[in-house]
Amino acid sequence: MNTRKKIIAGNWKMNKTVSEAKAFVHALLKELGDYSAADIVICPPFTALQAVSELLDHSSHVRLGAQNLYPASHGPYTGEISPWMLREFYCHYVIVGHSERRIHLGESDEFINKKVKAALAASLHPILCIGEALEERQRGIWKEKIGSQLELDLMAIEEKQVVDCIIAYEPIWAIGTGKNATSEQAQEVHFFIREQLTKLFSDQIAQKIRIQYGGSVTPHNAQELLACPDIDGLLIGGASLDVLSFSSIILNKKL
Ligand SMILES: O=C(CO)COP(=O)(O)O
Repeated sequence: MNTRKKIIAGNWKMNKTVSEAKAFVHALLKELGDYSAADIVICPPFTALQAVSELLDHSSHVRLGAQNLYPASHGPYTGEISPWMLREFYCHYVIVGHSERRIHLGESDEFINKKVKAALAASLHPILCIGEALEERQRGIWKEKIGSQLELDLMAIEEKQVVDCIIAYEPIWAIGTGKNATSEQAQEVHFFIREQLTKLFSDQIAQKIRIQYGGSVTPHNAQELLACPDIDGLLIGGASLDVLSFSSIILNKKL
């Protein structure tokens, strides 16, 4: 039995207006009551961070996360948001390296490494997303892909800092497809990720880092995934947009 506290995060992606976000948070806090068995994180779009932050009142069990940052403190980067701007809203977490940004916006491992470092320097916990494409799984090269992402995205980060990272294994073929990785497939990859973290850092560090699974998580498959020894939490897209489905995953309640 490990001592890693589970962490369940909702990535809202480009969904919810400010008023929708407020209604969601009101209802979620009511559903969760004083629940504290796992760390809960919600990652709204930038436009709703302030409103959600005020409702969470930074004493709540539910923490705030952002979906992205730019790796500089300020400057001529039109349309970008710095780590310090996120800190102002009491963000604790920030998603980095999501496959949607790698694919649609061409983010490289080198750039993602800068973002991980910038987040850590601002005392934000990066949720670093990694994962293979369908074609890479079919060709049997998922270990090469994930191994290389881990090595490049965590390059030159010190042991004492890397423990503040959360790794999210999100197979690209499972995101938004309704076809989740089975608990056996996910556990196999999570075990591999922990082995790689041992090689890159140390066993002691690897045992501390939490590894989430993401990709078509629903109230029906969440508990089986969470029961795996190396799955320390979930990063949930679609099913985090609805209070009942998100809270039933957290509270392990039947819908
Ligand atoms: O990309 C994801 C979370 O970051 C997963 O999205 P879905 O849960 O909608 O498949």
